[in-house]
Amino acid sequence: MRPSMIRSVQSALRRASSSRHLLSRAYSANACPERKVAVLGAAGGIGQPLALLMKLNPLVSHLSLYDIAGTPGVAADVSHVNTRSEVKGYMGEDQLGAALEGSDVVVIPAGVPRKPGMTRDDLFNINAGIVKTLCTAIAKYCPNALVNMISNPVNSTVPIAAEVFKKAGTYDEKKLFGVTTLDVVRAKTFYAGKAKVPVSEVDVPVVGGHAGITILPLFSQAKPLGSNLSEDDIKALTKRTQDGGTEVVEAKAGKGSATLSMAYAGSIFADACLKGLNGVPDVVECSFVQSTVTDLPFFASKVRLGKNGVEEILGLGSLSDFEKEGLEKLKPELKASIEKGIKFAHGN
Ligand SMILES: NC(=O)C1=CN([C@@H]2O[C@H](COP(=O)(O)OP(=O)(O)OC[C@H]3O[C@@H](n4cnc5c(N)ncnc54)[C@H](O)[C@@H]3O)[C@@H](O)[C@H]2O)C=CC1
Ligand SMILES: O=C([O-])CC(=O)C(=O)O
Repeated sequence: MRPSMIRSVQSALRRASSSRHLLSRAYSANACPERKVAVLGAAGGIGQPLALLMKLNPLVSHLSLYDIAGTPGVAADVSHVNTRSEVKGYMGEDQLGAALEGSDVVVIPAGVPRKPGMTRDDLFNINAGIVKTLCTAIAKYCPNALVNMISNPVNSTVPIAAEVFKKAGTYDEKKLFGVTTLDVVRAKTFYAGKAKVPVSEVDVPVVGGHAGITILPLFSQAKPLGSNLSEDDIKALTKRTQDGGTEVVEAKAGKGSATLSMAYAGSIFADACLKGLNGVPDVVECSFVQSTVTDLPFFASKVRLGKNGVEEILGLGSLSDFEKEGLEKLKPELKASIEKGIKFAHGN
């Protein structure tokens, strides 16, 4: 290697090590408030990689891992990672209260996943009961926590959670979120590939709900502009985003649904919630929340996160004719899924 090349490699290494130092100082335990994050369903396909990603998050001081089975092993494993948070595992319903107590954010990936040929709604019968039990405990042990609902069908489990909290007298619509971040992650990835733009720079809002046609990516608002996309390109990107979950379910051929990409998406959303709680300005993510953006009581759109959860629900912006049509088409299905959740919560 020539001396000039050696010098430039040495200076690059010096820069990297000093920025690592700055990063660790910026995120040192002293600089960040204590924050407890609980993951319910932590031993599952999503739960395990999500537990790892939350362990890597310097905003977390206490990581609580709950499941009905398998959490001691997951907690022991993750706890050896040399990052800020203290990890504790909890197993079985008699430990649920301790798992939840003092939580700032509760992430729920508990419940059964799809197999090929199933819709998310086919999971309702099992997952509705699981979500109801967990939310009843949240109302009792950490009523002020921000709840990130991952369990499907999200279009129904979020309304179930809202009704459980209302019944317990703890409902705060600013603190309940259906996690739709994976739809955004997919829309960004697929758009970047087609428009030939750097994926790290892409922004695409995804609105509506989290199942099939209720997932409505707004590619007319995608940034940055890249290669000119035809109407057919946009239709194909929309369909692929709507069917992204099914694409994974089929590829896994009976071994579950998206877990790794979902853990990534769940960690992005939980991180946004923590930043909002910590007062970081202008934290915006799409989420399925109680909303007046349309005539439906719950709807996913861009949401600004703050110290109390939802700070502002942003409107839809201007839509293309194709997106306007998609919006009208999704409403009856989304309405029925919301009503199904509310009815379940009242009847059980
Ligand atoms: N919102 C989204 O974008 C996505 C949602 N999902 C949903 O997430 C859920 C979990 O998926 P996977 O992790 O793949 O399933 P999995 O079966 O691998 O893991 C689920 C975990 O939940 C646990 N569990 C069951 N009942 C419980 C209870 N009462 N309390 C606590 N834990 C309980 C199980 O023991 C298991 O460890 C599914 O409903 C799936 O459809 C999956 C991907 C994306
Ligand atoms: O498709 C599923 O069943 C899991 C899910 O919600 C997704 O991957 O978007």
